[in-house]
Amino acid sequence: MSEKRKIRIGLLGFGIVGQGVWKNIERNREALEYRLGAELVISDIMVKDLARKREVEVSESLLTTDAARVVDNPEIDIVCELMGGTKEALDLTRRALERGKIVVSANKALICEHGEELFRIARENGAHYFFEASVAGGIPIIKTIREALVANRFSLIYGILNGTSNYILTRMEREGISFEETLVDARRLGYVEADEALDLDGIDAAHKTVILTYLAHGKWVKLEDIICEGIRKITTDDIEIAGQLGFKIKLLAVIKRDFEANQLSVRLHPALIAKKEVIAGVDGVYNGVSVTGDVVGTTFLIGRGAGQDATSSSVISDISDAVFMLRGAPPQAISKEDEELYAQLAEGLELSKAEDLKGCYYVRISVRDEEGVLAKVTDIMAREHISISSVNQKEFGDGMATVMVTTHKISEAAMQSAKEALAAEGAVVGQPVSFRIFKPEEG
Ligand SMILES: NC(=O)c1ccc[n+]([C@@H]2O[C@H](COP(=O)([O-])OP(=O)(O)OC[C@H]3O[C@@H](n4cnc5c(N)ncnc54)[C@H](O)[C@@H]3O)[C@@H](O)[C@H]2O)c1
Ligand SMILES: N[C@@H](CCO)C(=O)O
Ligand code: NA
Repeated sequence: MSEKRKIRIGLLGFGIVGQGVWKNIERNREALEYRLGAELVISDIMVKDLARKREVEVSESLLTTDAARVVDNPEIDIVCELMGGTKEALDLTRRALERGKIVVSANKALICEHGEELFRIARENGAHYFFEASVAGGIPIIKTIREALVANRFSLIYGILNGTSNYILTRMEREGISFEETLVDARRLGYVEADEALDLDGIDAAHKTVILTYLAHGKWVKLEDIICEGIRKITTDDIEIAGQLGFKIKLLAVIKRDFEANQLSVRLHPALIAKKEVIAGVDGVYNGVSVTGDVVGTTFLIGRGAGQDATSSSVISDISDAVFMLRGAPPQAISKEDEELYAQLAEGLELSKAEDLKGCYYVRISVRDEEGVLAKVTDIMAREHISISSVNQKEFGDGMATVMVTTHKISEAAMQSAKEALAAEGAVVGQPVSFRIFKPEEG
């Protein structure tokens, strides 16, 4: 690799998210550094306990219990505040911003309560504060509102912003198991805040709602001024009855702006939502946000709202924005040299051939409605080693029928040969038509 600018990063806190940031920068270091045109060095990490055993092991020399080594260190360009809480995190964020550093944070509680002050300190000191991981984990909702949808005024934003409560509600609904039982698993998976009331009483989602409200409407609302109700009162019976009535129960954030009346409604509470709505299908630890803008219409974003990897994906995205800022180059301005280096990553990467594709198919065959025709169709398929998943037949009363077959996973070549053989069969009229069945988990 050529000489790249070295960007030094300090971490405050090395828990679930902090270690995720380390792990995922290492995982994709090569691609990331080509994309950014810079070398990323996590040089100093503030922890509480130096001797603690961690999932990610790093050289002892990087660890410190002294915050000054991160926030006051003139060699550190980017400070990631991943310690949580609103006291020490506030002091350290202030201090880093006052020193003109770029601070990246996942701390929604801190931003909700002190965002106004922290943004001001950043402005006054030529510093920057990035916080994509603070709302909806891995979903780029902050970037979407601030950048991608900048042309819009937002009449309605609603969504599921707390992964833990959505995970709990989903398991209660699907398995009929209790709130307490699912909470145990949510803890094990690292979704739950150290202070569980944040997740269970809706406070965490309300923090995120306040942040989105500011980004969309430029107004900091106070937590105590909005409706904030959590999921503790929801029972499996409520979920079952709602289901019978055609609803799901979700913990929903709603930010509604009436531009004519100049009114803003901000709230966070459980809501029954018709099952046909997209948001009703956002289950498990996933979050979903619907953003309606007066120019673009409605855009829906769905993704993982909590967990180590999804959250660190957003932290690394902010680190990357910070790097572009430090380099004075927008992301689109990749140098010729970087472009060439990036292309090297694709060396040996082959485009797979269409005939090598494997998948499931739906086939429609027009046939003469005569004895044994179905057997002929299935025989031809068997000869091509096509395993059939379902067969349906529709008769038209004019001596014609349509046979509709779905298959298990087969090769594209087998499908082509079967279609040729079917077309040549006397009882088949015209050319059979096939469509591929797409299963996201199989690609
Ligand atoms: N885990 C998630 O899914 C997730 C998702 C989005 C945002 N967040 C936010 O990210 C932040 C970190 O969350 P986490 O899940 O990694 O929590 P965590 O408890 O696993 O990690 C925080 C770490 O910071 C350390 N820490 C706290 N105070 C410290 C101090 N004074 N000195 C040194 N170390 C200190 C703790 O010892 C701990 O190891 C929080 O603000 C959280 O709300 C978490
Ligand atoms: N506890 C939070 C973490 C992500 O902010 C949640 O469940 O959504
Ligand atoms: Na996000």
